[in-house]
Amino acid sequence: MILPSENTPDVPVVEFDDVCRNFDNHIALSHLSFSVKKGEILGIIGHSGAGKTTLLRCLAGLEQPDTGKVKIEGKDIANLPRKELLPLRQKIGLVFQHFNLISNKTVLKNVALPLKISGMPKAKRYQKAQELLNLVGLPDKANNYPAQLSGGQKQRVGIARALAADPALLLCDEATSALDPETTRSIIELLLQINKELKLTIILITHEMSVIRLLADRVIVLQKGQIIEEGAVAHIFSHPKTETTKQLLTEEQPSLPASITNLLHDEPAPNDYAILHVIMFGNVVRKPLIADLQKDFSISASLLEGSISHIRETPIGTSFLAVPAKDCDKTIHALASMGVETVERIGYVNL
Ligand SMILES: Nc1ncnc2c1ncn2[C@@H]1O[C@H](COP(=O)(O)OP(=O)(O)OP(=O)(O)O)[C@@H](O)[C@H]1O
Repeated sequence: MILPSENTPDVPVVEFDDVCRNFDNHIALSHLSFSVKKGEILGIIGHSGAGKTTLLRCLAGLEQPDTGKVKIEGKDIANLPRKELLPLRQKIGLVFQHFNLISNKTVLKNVALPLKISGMPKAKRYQKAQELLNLVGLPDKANNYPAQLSGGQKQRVGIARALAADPALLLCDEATSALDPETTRSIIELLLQINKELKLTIILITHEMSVIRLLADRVIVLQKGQIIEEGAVAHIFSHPKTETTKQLLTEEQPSLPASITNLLHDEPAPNDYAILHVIMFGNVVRKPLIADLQKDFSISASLLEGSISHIRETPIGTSFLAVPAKDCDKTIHALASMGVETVERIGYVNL
């Protein structure tokens, strides 16, 4: 049987307490503190060299912090006797970008391998491995070899293997980066299903912001081994504060064409238009806002740029509107009365 993880809900599954790790002159992690609750899905993002891999390696016990504590279910992994360290390591399932399956072993044996290492008898471990293959949607691939599977199927096997020892925590290191968008989507759905069914805590590192958007509850932005932004994905992605987060999100969010941004100025001239950056969440995204502005407030607004994305099931609309400068304040109030979350005037332009 596959068991949901069973730690006490009050103790964080993961806790970093003032962790530092240097390599020669490079700071990889600098006074890093955060915690992850049971059942939470945390995304970690940051530019290359920000410390993401070092963070994961410290968590997986593959790297020791120079100072500070890394706790799994309340236990500091650096100071445990070997006898207690092994069972604690088994509480962490690892999912890799390139699957890391053993090519000359069948799918069933790959999944059963962690159970073999932990000493489970053969019949029992094969039964459990088959249950895991059923869970990840590959009930009939037990006797295939990795080379006979597609990338998405290989990653499903990788996930089944990571779940074999009933982990409390799944660490996903760029788990979807080698997959096409459709397969990525199906792996995201599988991870969400596992998170729900097994109440499994998941930490994922990825450079794909779309994966964070669809999968994570919370996100941490790392820079030079420190947290520079942290919060609910919906909040951080719609109100990024730091340049780093804005850069990481650039490809995700619509922006004004340079032909307009180059003309923006701070004070309105006669016949200018105000440019408004409008962010909305939930059902308001589907309202005919431009038509309503005209009908109910006699404001003529033009859409310059816009897109709708989703954070989990919640739609988020981001757009840039141009309205006559004299109607700017009136438009901001009108949009607020329609339930629009954020309206920011970013300047004036003579269109
Ligand atoms: N084994 C090591 N020896 C020397 N320096 C290292 C080592 N591992 C990491 N570093 C340095 O520590 C810093 C953080 O590296 P890390 O690999 O954790 O970043 P990252 O965010 O995972 O980057 P990437 O996205 O490129 O994988 C970098 O400056 C890196 O050069």
